[in-house]
Formats: sequence, structure tokens, C-alpha cells
Amino acid sequence: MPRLAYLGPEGTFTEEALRLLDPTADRLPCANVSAALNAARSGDADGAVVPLENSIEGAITTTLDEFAWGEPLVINAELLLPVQFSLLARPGTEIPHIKRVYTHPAAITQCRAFVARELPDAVVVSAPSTAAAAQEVALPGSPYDAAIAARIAGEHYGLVELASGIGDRSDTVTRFVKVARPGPLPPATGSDRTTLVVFLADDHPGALLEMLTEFSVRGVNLTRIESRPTGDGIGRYFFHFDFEGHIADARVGDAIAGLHRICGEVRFLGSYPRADGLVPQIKRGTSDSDFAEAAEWLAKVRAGEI
Ligand SMILES: O=C(O)C(=O)C[C@]1(C(=O)O)C=C[C@@H](O)C=C1
Repeated sequence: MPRLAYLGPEGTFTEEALRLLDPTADRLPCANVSAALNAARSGDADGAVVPLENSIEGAITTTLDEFAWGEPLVINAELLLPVQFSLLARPGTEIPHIKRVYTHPAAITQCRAFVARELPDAVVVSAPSTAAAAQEVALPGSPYDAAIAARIAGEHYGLVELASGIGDRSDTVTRFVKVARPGPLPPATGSDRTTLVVFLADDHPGALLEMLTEFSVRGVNLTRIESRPTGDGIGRYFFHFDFEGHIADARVGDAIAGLHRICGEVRFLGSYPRADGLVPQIKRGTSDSDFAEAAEWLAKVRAGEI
């Protein structure tokens, strides 16, 4: 049975995602995303499950940066989890008395309208995770009056639910990924996604356009692009890409090789089945057989046969 590290403690959305991704895995709760990924890197765990992006908040930047800088890890699965938040408190607490709320920063963004409307005077403080917030609020001497977390976290830590479905939108989704140390890749399924981190060789006009061209001319559809600071000064950025297809697909492999030729460093973060099952539209001239036929034709031309 694999042992998977995750953002804990028990009752986080990440735990729910892990249970759905691998129901039989042993679970190793960790204090934060970095600790979960380090457990996978060191071998304390066989892999880890971490949040990557949210339909309201956007990218989880800690995860993006860990993937770019730490010892390499590779994504082998993803999951889209609808997230619903509840306001949880110790028994006897009433909403008008809530002055300090504790929750994960991603939940703060997603419940902004509810907090502004129902808790206008409350201070909202960042917690390492939604379940860590619920666990803390359950302590008798806690400085916090309420937590925003999943209902299940309230049940787990003995809190009462004062309000449910308090997210600004009812259709919020968080995308989670399962990662492991580099090894054999999941086979191509026809409905796959690939993730890369790319560092520029040097800063020059058109550098971003040149990268995008590698995808565009091969008909590779991007599903996420993010720039993140390298830390080397204002204006210094690296890039995170998600796109349709598997590195085993000719158009995808060719685009990645093209980036490798023109960029400073390309870090491959995995090709894995898409959670939404969508099958990409293959643009004319970019299928595997189109690439094979063109390579055959070129070989003949070079051999003087055409
Ligand atoms: O705190 C949790 O429960 C998490 O699993 C983390 C996390 C996130 O990082 O986005 C996951 C889903 C929700 O969007 C809020 C928080």
C-alpha cells in the first residue's frame, strides 16, 4: 500500500482529494504543502497530494514554487474537487459574537462576500489549512471564535456548524495533484495533461512569444500559464505551463524539445490523465501520423530519393 503525504491535519480538502485519488493509501498528514512534498522527496512517503489551483483564487503559489525549486517531483494524477465551506464554532457560540475567524488563505478569498456581509467586524487570520483552523478553534482557550473549513472538519473536531455553503460561489473547484519522485510515466490515454516549468536563457524582446510559438505551431492547447518571480530581482520571472496532451504525443514531445532548445532550463513535471476526461481537438497536420509521415518524407529528401 503506498504511503501518501498530504496537507493535514485530518479533515482538510486535500485529505478528501487523497481519499478519492487513492482510497487504499496510508495517509501521512503534514503541517504544510512544503512538508508534504519534502516527505515525498526524502522517501518518508511514496508520494504526496497537494492543491495546485482553485477556480476562484487561481494558483496555489507555494505549490508552484516548490515544483520549480525543490528536488524534482513528477505529477502522476490530478483531481477536481468541488469545495464547500462552513462556518464552524465551539458549541454555544453565536454569529454576532464572532470577532476572530481562523482559516486557510484560499478559503478567505473564496468566502469574502459572506464575511463582509455576516461578520463585518471580524478579523480573519490565516491558518496553515482549514482543518488546522478547526482543530485550533476546538481548543477551550483558543483565541479564535470560529473557523471556516469543510463540514467534515467540524464533525471531526467537535465544532457546530453555524452556516453552510458560505463560499461566494457554489461551483468552486480546487485542482489537486498526486506527485512522486521521478519514475515511469503513466501511459498516454488520449485525454492527458502535461505540466512544465520553464526558465528563460536571457531576457529579450519576444522571449514569451517565442515560447508560446513552440506550442502554437504544433497545435498544443495551453490550459494554464503562470509567471512566478525567480527571486533575482524585479522583472525576473520563470513560467509554469499546463497544456493538453502527453509527452509521448509527437506534437507535445516536439514542442517540449523546441522549448529545451531555446530556453535556459525546462523542468518536466509530468504527463498524466486529465480529471475532466476531455479529449483535445487535434489540429490538421499535428497528429502522430502527420509527424511520422513528415519525418519519412524528410528522410527520403535527405537521401536524394525525392
Ligand atoms: O486547507 C485545506 O483544507 C486545503 O486542503 C487547502 C486548500 C487550498 O490550498 O486551496 C484546498 C481547498 C480549498 O480551496 C481551500 C484550501
